[in-house]
Amino acid sequence: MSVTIENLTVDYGGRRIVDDVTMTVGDGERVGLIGSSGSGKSMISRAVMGLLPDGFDVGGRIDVNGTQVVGLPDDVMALLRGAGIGMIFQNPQAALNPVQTVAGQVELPLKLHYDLTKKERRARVLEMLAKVGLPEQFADRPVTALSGGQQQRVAIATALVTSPRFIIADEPTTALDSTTQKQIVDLLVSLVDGLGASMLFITHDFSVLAHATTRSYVLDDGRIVDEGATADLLAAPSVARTRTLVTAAKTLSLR
Ligand SMILES: Nc1ncnc2c1ncn2[C@@H]1O[C@H](COP(=O)(O)OP(=O)(O)OP(=O)(O)O)[C@@H](O)[C@H]1O
Repeated sequence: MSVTIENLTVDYGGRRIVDDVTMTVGDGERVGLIGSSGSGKSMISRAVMGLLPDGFDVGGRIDVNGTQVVGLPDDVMALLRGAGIGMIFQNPQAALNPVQTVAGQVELPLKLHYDLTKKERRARVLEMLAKVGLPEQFADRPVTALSGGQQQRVAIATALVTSPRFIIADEPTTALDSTTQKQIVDLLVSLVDGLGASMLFITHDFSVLAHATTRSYVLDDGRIVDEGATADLLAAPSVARTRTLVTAAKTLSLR
């Protein structure tokens, strides 16, 4: 699925938070959006998903596989998300329902969007759990009994169980230690490629981006200030903001 964002603006309380952003994610492509805290990354992802709260004004165009989503009514947008977009967020605890079991959580999107029997759903859930590296004995445990990395695996399984064509991962590894970060990024990349889906991967950390994406956009104070192959941006950053982010990533990985 391809996503094209043209001249996107997001305004709140008279302040421009996203300023004339144009970017594309091609069919089957993994694209990064990197910027420091507060640069507007989450606002862009929320605009694409139609999840900006009341009071935020969105301008410009966002084309999701041929559908213009800016201004779509909430119920139509909810159907579009359910049918084709998977979302993974920074904090798995916030995305997971604490009273659910692992299988109950992963099953939710199937209950909402598919007409399957209980047995069929259970089979799909166990298959998906195996793909994220959680064997069957995890299925009936409460999600709260899992580690942060295991919870993010459950969140990934929940986002991908409907085989979405486009995945937005918003800082999916920020809350995890560096070894777990790499495992989760590698898992996400192999699952996204396995589905033939495209992904927008949002982060403030270039070292993560290099594993997750082939092409990236750099955001600073709501504007795109640089773009290119992720490896090139990392190896020879020519724009000041990109250099700052690259230096921060190298300092972190030396620790
Ligand atoms: N609910 C809100 N109401 C008003 N302003 C907001 C709200 N949420 C975010 N902002 C502002 O919008 C700007 C962009 O925020 P956003 O969350 O998109 O940044 P970000 O790049 O995702 O940062 P982070 O990496 O810390 O998540 C910030 O200046 C922030 O203060």
